[in-house]
Amino acid sequence: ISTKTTLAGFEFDNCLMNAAGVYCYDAAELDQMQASKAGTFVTKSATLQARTGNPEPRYLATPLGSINSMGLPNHGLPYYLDYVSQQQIAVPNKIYFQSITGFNIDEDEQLLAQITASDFKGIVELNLSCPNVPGKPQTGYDFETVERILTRVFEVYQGPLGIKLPPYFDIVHFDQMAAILNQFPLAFVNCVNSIGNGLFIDAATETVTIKPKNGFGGIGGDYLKPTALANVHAFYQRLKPEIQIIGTGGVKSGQDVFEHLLCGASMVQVGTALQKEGPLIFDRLTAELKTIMQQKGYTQIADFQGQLKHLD
Ligand SMILES: O=C(O)c1[nH]c(=O)[nH]c(=O)c1Cl
Repeated sequence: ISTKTTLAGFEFDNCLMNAAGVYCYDAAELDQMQASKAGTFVTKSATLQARTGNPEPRYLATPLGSINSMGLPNHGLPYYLDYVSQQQIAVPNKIYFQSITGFNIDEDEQLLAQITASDFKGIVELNLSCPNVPGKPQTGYDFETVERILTRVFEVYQGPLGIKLPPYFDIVHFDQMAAILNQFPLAFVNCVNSIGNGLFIDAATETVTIKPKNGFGGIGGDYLKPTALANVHAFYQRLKPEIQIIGTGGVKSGQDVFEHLLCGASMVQVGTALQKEGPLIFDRLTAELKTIMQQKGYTQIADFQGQLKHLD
C-alpha cells in the first residue's frame, strides 16, 4: 500500500507534510521535519527582511485546536534559501517548498527575483492569506488584487508555483476565485489557511488569551476541518485539472487525511496537530491512512482521490 503522491510533476514518497508556520521557523525545526516521515517540508512564510513578529503571548493550543497571531516572524528569505540549498545537496532527489509573502506586489516580485537568482529547485508557495499583520488585509479576500498579483507573478517567475488561500464561505466566492485562478499556470492551490480573526477567551480571568490585536487570531484545528474540506472540494470541482489542490486544515488522524484526499487533495498539510504532537505525528498519520486504505481495498491514493460521492 502506497501513500506516495505527485504534485507539480514531482513525486513525493508520502502525501503528508507540515503546514507553513509549523515546525519550519529555523534550521532546528526544519531538520526535525527532514528526519520525519513527512514527504517533504515547507518553510515558514519568508519576507524580504527578517521579522520578530507580534508580541507574546501569540499562540495558544486549545482542546479543539489553536489560535495564533504570530505576525509573520521569520529569518528572511535568504536564510531559508540557504537552508534549502544545503538540503538539496544533503538530501538530493527530494523537492522542497519555499513559502513567501510580500507586503505588496513589488515585494512579491523582489522575493521571486531572489529565488530565481538562487539555486532553489523546489516549489514556491505564495502566501496570500496571513490574517495577523495589523493593518494588512488578507490579500485572498481582495479578488482584483489577487488577479493583479498573479498576472505579475507569472510575468516574472518561471518555476512551479502555487498559492495559499484563506477559507471562503460563499459559493459565489468559490466561483469568482476559480474563474480568476483558471487564467494562470498555477501548479497548485493550497486550501486553507486559518480562519482569520477568531477570539478565544478565558472565562476564569475574563481575559483574552493572546496579546496581539486584542486577542483576535487565526483559528486552526477541529474548528477548521469542515471549512477546509469544503474549500478543497469546491476548488477541486472548479479548477482546471492542471491546478492541483493541497489540503490543509483540521488534520489530526488518518481519517482526516483520507477525507482531504477524497475531497480532491493531492497533498495534505498538518499544522495545529503537528504543533501539539511533534513530527512523530507523520508516522501515526501514515499508518492510520494505510489501515483505512487496506480496509477499503485501496493500494494507492489514485484509487480514491477526488472520488467523493454526492447524493444525486
Ligand atoms: O501570524 C502568522 O505568521 C500567520 N498565521 C497564520 O495563521 N497564517 C499565516 O499565513 C501566517 Cl503568516
